Amino acid sequence: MPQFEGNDLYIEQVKLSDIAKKYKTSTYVYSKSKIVTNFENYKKALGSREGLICFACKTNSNGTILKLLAKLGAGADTTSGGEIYRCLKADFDPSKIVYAGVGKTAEEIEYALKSRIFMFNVESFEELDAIDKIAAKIKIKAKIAFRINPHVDPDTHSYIITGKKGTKFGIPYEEAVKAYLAAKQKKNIEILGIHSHIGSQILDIDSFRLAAQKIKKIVNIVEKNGIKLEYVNFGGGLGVEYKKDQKAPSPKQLISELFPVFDENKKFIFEPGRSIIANAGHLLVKVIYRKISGGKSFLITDAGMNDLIRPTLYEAYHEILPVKMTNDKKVKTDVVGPICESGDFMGKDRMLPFVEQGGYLLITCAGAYGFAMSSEYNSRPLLAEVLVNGDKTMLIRKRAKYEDLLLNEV
Ligand SMILES: Cc1ncc(COP(=O)(O)O)c(C=O)c1O
Ligand SMILES: N[C@@H](CCCC[NH3+])C(=O)O
Repeated sequence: MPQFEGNDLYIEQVKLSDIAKKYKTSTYVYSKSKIVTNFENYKKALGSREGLICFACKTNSNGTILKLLAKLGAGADTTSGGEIYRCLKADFDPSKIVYAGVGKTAEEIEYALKSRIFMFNVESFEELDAIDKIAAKIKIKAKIAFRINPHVDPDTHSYIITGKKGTKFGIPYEEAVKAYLAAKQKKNIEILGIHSHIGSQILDIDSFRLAAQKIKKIVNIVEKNGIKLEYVNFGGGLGVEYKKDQKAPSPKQLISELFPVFDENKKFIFEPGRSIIANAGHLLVKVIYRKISGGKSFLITDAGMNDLIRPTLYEAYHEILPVKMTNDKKVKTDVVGPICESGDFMGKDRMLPFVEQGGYLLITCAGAYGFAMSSEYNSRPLLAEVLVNGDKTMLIRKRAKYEDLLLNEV
């Protein structure tokens, strides 16, 4: 996490106010050492068990960050042809790429097969048929796991629950065995394992344990039918501490809870996203105006909901820190963006010093689903991204220009 030294807020050994001056704002800023530590924690938790840690690149697909993780030995969890493309460009070994998603198109399936990815996490009977047909056409056998929806209901925002009955994800628990028996009949399909991803920002281990127990029952029945499941993939979902009073389980706690459910010879795959990159990245913004309106104080910043949509979309909480601490009295303030929508806020009713105009704030823990979900809404060019490594900084994405807004128009 960023920390204060004296009155200045730092990431690693670099003052955030210096980053703001050098790269302008708003800018996403990442700590390299935090990314490495977060990933290494998963590797350590896996220990000597055979398996893969596949970074869910939907959380953050910056090429430099992907390359860093690929170099550390990560695999990739992808959800579109575009993500597979990015991962290949970032030097991920294709044999460590897994591919989930309810709506894989024929073009994407063919691209994935030709790229020789590790396996598809198949989400429906219809998708199984499509993959089998395309695999036959191009004469490349498709390796698969089924994504099973185990019907558990973790305590998280309803928009990001994926393993509950009635959501669009995976094959319902009750139909799992039927799916494996169907796949066994397909000539162009090789069954490798079983997958489940129950949702995101989950802080209770119990939901994962419950899902694992249900998956284990399916594994038993499927294997009794002569189908060997070499890999068990638990997806991602481990939450992070956005608020001081939240307590996130460590990868070690999560993984050591799941290991005993399965035989020792099972290979594991995990697909963490948020728990690797969220607290390694932050959004550095400038206060354009401070104003009092209708008896309320507002800090209006140069970042809007187009740059970080999580507060708008999920009423997500991100702690906001001043980049320079002052002795000014703290006041209850809304931190908002410049977009023409009332839902354009970064934080409401925050106790903050009433930072001067031109001063900077840090919206913390924004490395996951931050830049990745940004858009050009209100014709606002996409932001710059900077990686901090010790006392050095490196631009890893240029700030887009007005001309870029028109790039693909004809
Ligand atoms: C299939 C799959 N795997 C992994 C993830 C990563 O989840 P998280 O960022 O919560 O770790 C997601 C996103 O929720 C997903 O859909
Ligand atoms: N975008 C969500 C998480 C979605 C998880 C993807 N399956 C968030 O910011 O919290």
